[in-house]
Amino acid sequence: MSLSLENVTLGYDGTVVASGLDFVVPEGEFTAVIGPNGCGKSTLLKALARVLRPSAGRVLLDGDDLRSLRPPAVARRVASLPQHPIAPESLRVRDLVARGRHPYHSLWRQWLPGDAAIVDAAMVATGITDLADRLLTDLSGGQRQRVWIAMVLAQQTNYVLLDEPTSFLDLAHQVELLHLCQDMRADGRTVLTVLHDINQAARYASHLVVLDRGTVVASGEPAEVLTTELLADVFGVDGVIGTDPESRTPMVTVRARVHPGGLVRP
Ligand SMILES: Nc1ncnc2c1ncn2[C@@H]1O[C@H](COP(=O)(O)OP(=O)(O)OP(=O)(O)O)[C@@H](O)[C@H]1O
Repeated sequence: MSLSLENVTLGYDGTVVASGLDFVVPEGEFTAVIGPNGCGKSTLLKALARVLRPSAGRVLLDGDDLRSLRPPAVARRVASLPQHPIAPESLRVRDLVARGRHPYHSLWRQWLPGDAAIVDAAMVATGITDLADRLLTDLSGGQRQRVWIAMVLAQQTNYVLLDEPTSFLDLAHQVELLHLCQDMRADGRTVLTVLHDINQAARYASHLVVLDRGTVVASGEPAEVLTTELLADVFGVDGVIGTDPESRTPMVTVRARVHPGGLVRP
């Protein structure tokens, strides 16, 4: 199994965000994509999810150009949750989670044996069983986010792409979501998420990819990737890298913002 970008140019209305980009999604890992605002993290995920068409180059899924595959064939292998998913009006929670099963249906077979159990399990895993009959529009931001994640789980794909999945979630649900990503990896799935919290990324993800101005500038295990130079060059901060006392993973403390003219206290 493989999902990759080959010499890809990505952008919007003639504005190039990334060009000549080669990238292979690290197979079997829980990868966190990190980088400053506007560096192209969401754009990268959109290309991998077949949402954004590259203006040059190819996105390859198991060797096939993503554009040559029908959307349900892609959706059986790649599930993605955008940064701002749009919920259809007057849809109930269980119905949205059940949409995760749509790629497996055809005109003749709309609901398969086993679908109900998969949908139930996804709702249990995300703690939304008691919300099943609620209207999506009546939920809080964090509750809604968990419903979308349940839909992605119900899709049962090898690749799971999540754009800032912890936004809107309180601390307990953030940790739960990050454990869920680790569990998906333990189940043999490949998870790629955009995360803004570097310490959460370093603690929970097995692999980090650092993006800067549309280019992958570092990739590897958190302890290899996170350096004081990287914090200064990519994130514009003067940081100290210590060790998380609990997980023994790298822990970043920011001392000041770095400006071209020198340090500025936060
Ligand atoms: N739909 C769009 N139309 C035009 N430009 C866009 C669109 N989406 C993103 N961009 C631009 O593309 C660049 C990369 O955006 P992208 O959303 O990929 O960044 P990001 O790294 O995910 O940022 P953030 O951390 O702020 O979410 C930015 O300059 C942004 O303004």
